[in-house]
Amino acid sequence: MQEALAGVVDPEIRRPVTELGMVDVLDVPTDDESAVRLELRLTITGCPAATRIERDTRDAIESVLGQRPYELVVGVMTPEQRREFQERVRGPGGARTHPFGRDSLTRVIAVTSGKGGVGKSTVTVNLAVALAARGLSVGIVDADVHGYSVPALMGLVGEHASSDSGALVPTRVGDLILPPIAHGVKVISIGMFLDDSDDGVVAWRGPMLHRTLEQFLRDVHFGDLDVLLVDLPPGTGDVAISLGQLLPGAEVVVVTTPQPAAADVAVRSGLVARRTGQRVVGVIETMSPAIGANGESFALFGSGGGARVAGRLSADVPEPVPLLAEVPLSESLREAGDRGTPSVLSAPDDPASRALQQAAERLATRPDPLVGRPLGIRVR
Ligand SMILES: Nc1ncnc2c1ncn2[C@@H]1O[C@H](COP(=O)(O)OP(=O)(O)OP(=O)(O)O)[C@@H](O)[C@H]1O
Repeated sequence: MQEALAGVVDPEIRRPVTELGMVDVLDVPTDDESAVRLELRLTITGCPAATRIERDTRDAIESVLGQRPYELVVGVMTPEQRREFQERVRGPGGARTHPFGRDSLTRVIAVTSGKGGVGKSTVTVNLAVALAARGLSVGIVDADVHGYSVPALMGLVGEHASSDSGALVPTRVGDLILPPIAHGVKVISIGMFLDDSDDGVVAWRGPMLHRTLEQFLRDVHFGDLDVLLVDLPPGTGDVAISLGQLLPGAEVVVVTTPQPAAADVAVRSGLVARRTGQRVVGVIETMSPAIGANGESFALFGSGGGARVAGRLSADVPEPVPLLAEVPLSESLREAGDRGTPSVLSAPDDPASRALQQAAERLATRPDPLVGRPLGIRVR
């Protein structure tokens, strides 16, 4: 029975329920007529994960017992059991610092832009699902306080949503936050934490943003990630400094449109990131010229901004900053975002999707970022 139950995996934590102390066999009577009694302890009831865990547990039990009767008592953990659960998830002592410091094996890639509305979040989610589709374990922190669009772009809104922003609310066990998973990517967003008292136009000041980012990194259980993408608010202010302090090993991807006004601010955001100790690893131009059905070119925002940003960020550094991709204007990309199904998955042959795939591929296969860094030891 234990073996069958060990096959039941908590979909949010991705570990067997047996390891998480969620299930017990209470009584196996010796006569075959009497019911076997088991107990399933959930962190909370009523969430989609709870329904799935109960169904999978019943399937596992029935696969062993066949027609023999059983009774599964489904309940909620006591405070003491929740504490033990937290300990099991976090590891002994329950780490209280975030796991993405300099020695971490997770690549942290911050996505930044100078101006708002240039397509930074669209780039972030498509990179994330493209990297996840390559078999990597990927998470997103949406730290874009005013433009938290990641939940919608990943389809984490609607049916089960209960935050005021319409975004799905993550499961919490004490101060442990379990990020919802969409398209194989673990996602946490400021938009998931807004309630009645926040009308979505909170005046986020530097220290508040710093604390929120710190809390996300510390309390959200991402598990072992290969890549963590951080969707930053546009601009070159406090958040770049916070990021430098909290994630000193972060790599930075700068997103710009071809327009000179956007490109100039994008250069500044790259320079600020560099000044705070991060490494700019590439530029992605989006809303680039597109080719119409009759071969005509639409260059709504001009052309060449991405190459200009990459060129200027390459001056005075030993390693040139590459232009990773030019993502053309695409109605399909925009519609996929509106539907919550990132374009690299839902329309992989669209030229914009292909460009984003190319950017993900170049990021994933660039020279080993771990060379020269101390290896942290991680217990799996
Ligand atoms: N290449 C593109 N072609 C067509 N539409 C695009 C493209 N890139 C982004 N968009 C659209 O532009 C709008 C803004 O994109 P997005 O939200 O990704 O920008 P952002 O820079 O993250 O904005 P914010 O500053 O608000 O966070 C969205 O409606 C998105 O679908």
